[in-house]
Amino acid sequence: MIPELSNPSVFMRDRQRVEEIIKAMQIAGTNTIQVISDFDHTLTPFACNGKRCPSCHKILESSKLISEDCKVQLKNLLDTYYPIEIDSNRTVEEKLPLMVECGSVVHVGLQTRRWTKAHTLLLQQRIRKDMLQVVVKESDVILRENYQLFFTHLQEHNIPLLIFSAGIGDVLEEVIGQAGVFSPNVKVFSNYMDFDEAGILKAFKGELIHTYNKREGALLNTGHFQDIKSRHNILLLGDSLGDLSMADGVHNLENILKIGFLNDKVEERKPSYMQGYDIVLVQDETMDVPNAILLYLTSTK
Ligand SMILES: Nc1ccn([C@@H]2O[C@H](COP(=O)(O)O)[C@@H](O)[C@H]2O)c(=O)n1
Repeated sequence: MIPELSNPSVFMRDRQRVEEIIKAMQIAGTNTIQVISDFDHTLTPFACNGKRCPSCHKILESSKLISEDCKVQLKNLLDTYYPIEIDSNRTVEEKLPLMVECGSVVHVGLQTRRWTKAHTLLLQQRIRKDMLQVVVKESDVILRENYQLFFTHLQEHNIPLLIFSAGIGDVLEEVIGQAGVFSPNVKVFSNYMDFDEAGILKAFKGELIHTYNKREGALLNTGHFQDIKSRHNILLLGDSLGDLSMADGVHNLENILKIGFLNDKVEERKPSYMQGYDIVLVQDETMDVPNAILLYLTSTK
């Protein structure tokens, strides 16, 4: 049906079920489909140039806008919390209070550790809005191989793409803008920076989004929901177990196909990924499988 499903990087709990979902979505038609995707290490690869591809946070944190002392503190945070984020021996409930600690002063509380601490440190750095463009340009960030087909195909078929990210929205928008793929069908739901009149970072806006609280239901009162309320077939792309809930709350869901990139600690995490995702892509740095599925969904055969 789709030759790429036989690629060596592809693992499926139930191939027949996957094919049934894809067929049902193709029959329902392009105008019933929406795509919900995570960003860091999902639309970007895990590795680039032999190094870890930087996340939105990392782009900022390793830039010239951050003092050396602050970089050390941010690295300590990453070294403490990343192993917890990907630990397959802890439940999401166990991770929740710890993960939020990694972020912002406006989100303080037991729930706000990993994000809270990192955002608090960033707020002390007097980051200038007009420097974000330069920082992204000077970073190592790239999008996943063959990303162009993914974005242009969605645009050509007017399929909404919601990028749901626990990263930093301003940085993310700059990355996809510089790659030339921030088209009107793309909406970003993420943590956005708030700048003062002088263009200096003063806070992070709204409710904190972290790895384990992503739910499209959270968007019910946003403009985005109006655009997608008739789209009951979902292609979901993620790289963490937290991404599995990104479509929770979507009304009248008909079909959902969940594709997970398993990038790191493969052997210990594979069983839980196979359980949660319909398709698991192991150390696959390309968009080839999502692209092949998209081409099939928008075909009329
Ligand atoms: N201080 C932080 C907080 C988070 N991260 C990484 O960001 C990623 C979350 O963004 P998604 O687009 O994947 O939702 C996740 O990989 C965290 O590890 C960070 O680097 N620093």
